[in-house]
Amino acid sequence: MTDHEGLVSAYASDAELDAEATVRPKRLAEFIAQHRVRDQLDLLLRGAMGRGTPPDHILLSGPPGLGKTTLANIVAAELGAGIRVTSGPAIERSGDLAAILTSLGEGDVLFIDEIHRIAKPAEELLYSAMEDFRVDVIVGKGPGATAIPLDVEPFTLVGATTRSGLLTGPMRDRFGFVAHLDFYTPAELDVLIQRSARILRVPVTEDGSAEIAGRSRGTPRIANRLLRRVRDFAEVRADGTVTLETARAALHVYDVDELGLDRLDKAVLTALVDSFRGGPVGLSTLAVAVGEQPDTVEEVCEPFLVRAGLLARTPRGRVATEAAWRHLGRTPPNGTFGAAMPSTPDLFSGGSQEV
Ligand SMILES: Nc1ncnc2c1ncn2[C@@H]1O[C@H](COP(=O)(O)OP(=O)(O)OP(=O)(O)O)[C@@H](O)[C@H]1O
Repeated sequence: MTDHEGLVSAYASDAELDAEATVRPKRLAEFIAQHRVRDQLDLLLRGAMGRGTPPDHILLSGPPGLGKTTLANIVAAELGAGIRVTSGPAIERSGDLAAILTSLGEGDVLFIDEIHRIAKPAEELLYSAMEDFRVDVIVGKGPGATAIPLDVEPFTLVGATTRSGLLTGPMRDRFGFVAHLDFYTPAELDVLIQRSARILRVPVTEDGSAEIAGRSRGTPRIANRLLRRVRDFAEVRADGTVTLETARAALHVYDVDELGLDRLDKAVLTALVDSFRGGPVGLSTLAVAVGEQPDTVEEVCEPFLVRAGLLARTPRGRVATEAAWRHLGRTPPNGTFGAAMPSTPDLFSGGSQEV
């Protein structure tokens, strides 16, 4: 996975996680939107609490920054349980995982982020822990190796993944509850921004909040980040209130346009349109043209550009759609790919795409 430091990246740096903690909802009732997932989780948790048993294991999938970590913490809070947090890449050896599992208290939640990246031997150990609350720890090597069975307290695994397609079948089958998080609509992000602004004590007007929401690429993490940047601008260059004008002026300074595209997104589209007449062009050629690594272009820029109806991936290469030409203020040539697409892309009608 590629990390990207940009203002509209859906990934967070470690430093940013601290800023996020302030506005992170603690209970299900505070979690905005995703009504279906919220309702289903509510039933699952209440049912289990009523029976006095831990709920089924929970798999949360969806692109980064939509609230998977937040929901994992909410599950523990609603259950009144402890939570242990780790991630697939952090569990290199099955012994690491055995140590975590055997230290869990009864009813605890174990949150494994990026669970699709867990090493194979650890994954197999997890199967028996999930199913029978038991792990076999192998001691020694070769013919003299022995398996020591260890009990694990009943627990609930919450797994999060941005790539549910990479999960193995046996792994997926062991989750009793699977939820997919979708991108948020601008109206939902508007509510979220107003909530964050209240917590951060930032005065924000309705149109100021709506302006930020429309540029946040359907992602709460980006919405909260843009709010923090616009707050800086409003405090330094205006009277501290986030208004339509301060939001527009601040996001102009930070190079985030009205669709939420940043400098790199626009460089990719501009190169496609101006240097390659709209394509098709291969990924590596396009990446060289904008001075970036191919995987940054592919994993950071393209998912949103595709979802926004501005770029298409075809077997012959990347192609700018008619909407892309228009967004850049250019007249599209006849026969442009996607000529039938709306000239104002509808970002939120197609559900989410995994990145
Ligand atoms: N539904 C929501 N209501 C309010 N705030 C939200 C919601 N979803 C996410 N957020 C906020 O957005 C930020 C990012 O959320 P979170 O860390 O849970 O995302 P994630 O899906 O786990 O991302 P990653 O895959 O990168 O770990 C947090 O500050 C969180 O508080």
